[in-house]
Amino acid sequence: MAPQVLLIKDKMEVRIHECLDELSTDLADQIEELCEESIKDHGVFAVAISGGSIISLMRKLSEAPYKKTIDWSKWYIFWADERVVAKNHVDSNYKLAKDNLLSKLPILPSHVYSINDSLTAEEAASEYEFVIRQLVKTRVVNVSDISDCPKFDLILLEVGADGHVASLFPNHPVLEEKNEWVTFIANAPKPPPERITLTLPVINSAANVIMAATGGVKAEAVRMAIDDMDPECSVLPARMIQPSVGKLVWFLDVEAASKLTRFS
Ligand SMILES: O=C1O[C@H](COP(=O)(O)O)[C@@H](O)[C@H](O)[C@H]1O
Repeated sequence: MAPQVLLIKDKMEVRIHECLDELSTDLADQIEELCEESIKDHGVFAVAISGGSIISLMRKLSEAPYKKTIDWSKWYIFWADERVVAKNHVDSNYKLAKDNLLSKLPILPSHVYSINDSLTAEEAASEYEFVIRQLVKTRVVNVSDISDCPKFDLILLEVGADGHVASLFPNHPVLEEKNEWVTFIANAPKPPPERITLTLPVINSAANVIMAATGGVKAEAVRMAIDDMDPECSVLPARMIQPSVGKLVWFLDVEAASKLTRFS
């Protein structure tokens, strides 16, 4: 069944699905389309992924027809955030993506830029920013047209029930970070406490951002991010994701969309 599609302003689209399997197919179609556009435009597809259930929503990419039709050799993988744990730890976003998605895709291992797990949070954040800066210099990662930020071709985010995205948590000073591309926090309200994250200016400089949320537990965060005019909602991290030039598409199931007034 076709999704219900809401268009909010020119740069934001909300796609609501009754069935998770159809949501996953729609998400894979959208990613394939963005990948083709990026490769046609500048020869590569630089994607930052997150942890959480978005990895399982991306599962169709490892199935037919996508596994054969997508040009995986042009993909470069980054993380929007990582938890400061070993790469084989159950809380590692790298492990989640590797076990459930990347190990099933023919992406070149040298194109996978995971965050160093043998350093302190501060060191790993600064090393990751250095790596991204080198890739901006060689144009593997584009540069924003309006700032000096990197312009990832796509950043995929999963919204938490509290409205956090990546490791940008509500009311956390990390939301104020304007200069760094990558930063670290030591006191995340959701365990594990130490995390590394792309900052808001970098996420909002992406050419495309996809935000996903499924399940009734996320309905209130989704309402506050998309619908609510209450000024307090303007500081919700999920609502602060507003690409300056790029496009934002939400993928929701009916439960997560259930509190949106525009959704009947
Ligand atoms: O801690 C994190 O949470 C979010 C959302 O995850 P979920 O468990 O509520 O689905 C995730 O996107 C983020 O990358 C992660 O580190």
